Amino acid sequence: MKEASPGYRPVTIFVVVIGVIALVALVTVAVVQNKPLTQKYKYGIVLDAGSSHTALYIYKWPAEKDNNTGRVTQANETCKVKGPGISSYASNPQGAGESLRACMLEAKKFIPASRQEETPLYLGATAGMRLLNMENASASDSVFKAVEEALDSYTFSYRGARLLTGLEEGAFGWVTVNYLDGRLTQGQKTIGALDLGGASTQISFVSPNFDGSESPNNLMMFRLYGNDYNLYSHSFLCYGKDQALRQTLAHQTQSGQSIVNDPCFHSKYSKVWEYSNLYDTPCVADRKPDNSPTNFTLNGSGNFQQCQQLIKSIFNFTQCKYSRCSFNGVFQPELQGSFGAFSAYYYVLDFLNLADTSRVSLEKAKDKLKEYCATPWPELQKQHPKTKEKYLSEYCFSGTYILTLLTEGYNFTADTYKEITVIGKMQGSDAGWTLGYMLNLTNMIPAEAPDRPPIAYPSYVSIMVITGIVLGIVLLFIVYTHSRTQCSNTQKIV
Ligand SMILES: Nc1ccn([C@@H]2O[C@H](COP(=O)(O)OP(=O)(O)O)[C@@H](O)[C@H]2O)c(=O)n1
Ligand SMILES: [Ca+2]
Repeated sequence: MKEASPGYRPVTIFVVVIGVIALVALVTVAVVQNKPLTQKYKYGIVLDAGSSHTALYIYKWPAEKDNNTGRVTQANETCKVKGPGISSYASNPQGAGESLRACMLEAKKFIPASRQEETPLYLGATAGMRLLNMENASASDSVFKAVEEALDSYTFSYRGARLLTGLEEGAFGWVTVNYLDGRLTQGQKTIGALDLGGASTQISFVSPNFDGSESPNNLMMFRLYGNDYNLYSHSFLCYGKDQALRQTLAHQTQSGQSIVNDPCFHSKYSKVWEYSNLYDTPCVADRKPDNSPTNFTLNGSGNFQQCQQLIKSIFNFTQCKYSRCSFNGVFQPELQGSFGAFSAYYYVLDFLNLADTSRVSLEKAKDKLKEYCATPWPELQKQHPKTKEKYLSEYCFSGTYILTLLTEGYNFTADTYKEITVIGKMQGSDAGWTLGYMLNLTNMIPAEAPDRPPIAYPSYVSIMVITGIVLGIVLLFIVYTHSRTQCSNTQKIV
């Protein structure tokens, strides 16, 4: 007797073949889609020409997704230009251009050669150049010219060097922190931005009561990802920490004395200042006393409370033509929401271990600072042998200035102080105006929310995989039931 081989009907074979092809296709598509492609990036460079120094930032974003949301990040360790800010090169403009060389070469090494020509390069100057421009416009023009020539000589796509207005500086800092924190795409509540530089300081926040009608100069309007923002922003020129220090020194040398006992410096600290040097800035130039000696000696007395009193004297609270003011007659709406504080807020508060405002309350910060300021200078030097003397000697002043500016100047209270987060980096990018500036100039934040694909990518992959598995099970089931039928048929025949 001959055993019957199990014969499949052509229809079954067809179904199985089609099924297998579909399955292979599905799995292939899912795998290929899922495979991380060797990511291609585009780059952008911004030079922050601040009053104290210049820093170069490289940003990168996936090449295909210029307009995607929140995808631009800082690519390099910030390159710090050696030497002072470009505004210090008034008598040697060429030197300003040359000073940028080392960082520009680093950028050339960092960015793939094939991307360099399309990489936009910007330089933005802030308060140091604002002051130089006020003092000597032709000198600031020469510095800009020298810097432009230098930057234009590299392979990058040079897009200009310019002076930012205080409003822009404040507003782009606000864009940066909110972009990095992912608050812009869905129209979430934004956070305010506090930026402290050497020559100016900025405060920016959205307040529901502010539409600019009371003070149009403080209004920056943005439409980002389909949401409108009326941003309040103000930049106080001469209230960065270095110029604020000069203001306190000017206040103490009005009678042309040769010795100053300064409560913002540590006891046993002493430094000789030249009058001509101290008063060589538009922030205090018109207050230079007549008949002053060449020098004065600053002797520290290390007293936080007296230092705070001294700092208060550089704020003017007497006149305000608006419904409310911060200081110097500047309009400021009621503080709203949380704030991110960066640049020198971070450097100073981090050094003093006061940066974690959720743990260190305003009262605690004052107590700690009181103790810190009262530490004699030789002791402090022993504790911090590696910290540069200039920085170390000024932390008592800077810390006191920050607390005074926030509370007396901007009207933060013990409660609202807790709402301030001190930020160095956010998602790996430095907080500052540069990222917001580049995003704006390259149109990388669309006014309208970008169209989203009907299915988000991860859901798409999951659907493909699940469908594949179900299809496979169905196929197996068909094959199984079919072979059983065949088998029982065969038995019947037998
Ligand atoms: N590690 C650092 C770096 C800068 N700084 C200070 O941070 C400030 C930066 O100001 P900036 O150069 O951006 O000046 P602006 O043009 O923003 O006013 C300066 O007062 C520097 O001395 C600091 O305290 N610690
Ligand atoms: Ca700055």
